[in-house]
Amino acid sequence: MRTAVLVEPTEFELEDRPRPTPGPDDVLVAVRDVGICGSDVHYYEHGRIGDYVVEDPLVLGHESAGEVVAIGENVTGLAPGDRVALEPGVPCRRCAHCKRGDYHLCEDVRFMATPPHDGAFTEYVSWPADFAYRLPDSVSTAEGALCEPLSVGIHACRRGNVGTGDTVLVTGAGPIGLMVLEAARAAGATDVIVTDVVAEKLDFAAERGADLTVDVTETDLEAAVGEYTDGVGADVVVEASGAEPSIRSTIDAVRRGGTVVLVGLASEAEVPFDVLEVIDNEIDVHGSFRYKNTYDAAVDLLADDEVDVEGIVDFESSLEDIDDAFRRAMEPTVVKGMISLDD
Ligand SMILES: NC(=O)c1ccc[n+]([C@@H]2O[C@H](COP(=O)([O-])OP(=O)(O)OC[C@H]3O[C@@H](n4cnc5c(N)ncnc54)[C@H](O)[C@@H]3O)[C@@H](O)[C@H]2O)c1
Ligand SMILES: C[C@@H](O)[C@H](N)C(=O)O
Repeated sequence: MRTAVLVEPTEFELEDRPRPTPGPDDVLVAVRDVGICGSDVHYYEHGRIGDYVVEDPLVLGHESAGEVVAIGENVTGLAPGDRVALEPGVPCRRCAHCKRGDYHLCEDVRFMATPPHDGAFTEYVSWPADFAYRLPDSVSTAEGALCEPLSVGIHACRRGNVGTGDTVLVTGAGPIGLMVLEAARAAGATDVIVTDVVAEKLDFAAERGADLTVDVTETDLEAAVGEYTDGVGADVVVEASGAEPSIRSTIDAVRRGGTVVLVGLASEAEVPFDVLEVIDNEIDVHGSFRYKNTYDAAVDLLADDEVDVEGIVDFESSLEDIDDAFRRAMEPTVVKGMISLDD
């Protein structure tokens, strides 16, 4: 089967690899669509993300969906011909975190495209059937693949307890920020403010329904949010840029008693944070790491047309042109590239 393998930073090779055989609890999936995530691009460019280092050739891609072509002997509920979205992180199911239900915090998780685990830029993936979610006819495999970043958005909104009538500030209008925008709306937020430093990204967020956009290179965020909320501040701030100034600004833009959810990964682990403001204003600060139990919700939201994910896709490409696709994905105004495989 054709497989795009990252052999060196900035160098893919298209290899012919043997098709996997599904285990008793697995489904074999013919991959149809795989999104290019910022983390894929980071591994492509730098060969590492923090402590995760690409030491051996690696298959990238963890936003994937396709068609079931074979099932293991224990699998019920899925059959060849079903189209599925694949949740990319499979936990150990036995550790303390898994047992208390926080399977996304499992330290032995096998997460696609995180070294040393291969991802989905390939023709076939064998995957545990309970991490494969059937797509109704109305949901495309491209949408199925984008259940992954949508899941990051849903989990962040759950962490922030976003509710009906809330004003949510989303900092960063990349794919994650835009998925937070979708998830916040679906959770009942009536006002969503989006920031960025790139005008095109803000225009796009406005087209996608942001009520207010703020270019933080030109406008003071605290003042803009204050004006919009009659001096109260946002109920929930979801930080989705990873930029240090943006992380620090969350505390100034949230209302007293509000919630800050940190999703964006700062390039430095330590970011100065005004803890006296956090205490004095009783601000809840939550980390948000990947997601748990979001795929069913993501598929339902798509089936009910409650969210739009395909609209963030700028271009589609093929496994053969993956180098070119990654170079395009690095352009600052591009939001999302997809690799599509023929059926
Ligand atoms: N916690 C998690 O589970 C999780 C999951 C996926 C991604 N992430 C992280 O979330 C962040 C966003 O992911 P993405 O794929 O959308 O990244 P991205 O780089 O495509 O988007 C980030 C956006 O932030 C904007 N930005 C830069 N500086 C800013 C500033 N000072 N204020 C406001 N916006 C600013 C950029 O212009 C860009 O549009 C990244 O840090 C990524 O690593 C975290
Ligand atoms: C969650 C996923 O989208 C992210 N890129 C990660 O590897 O953690």
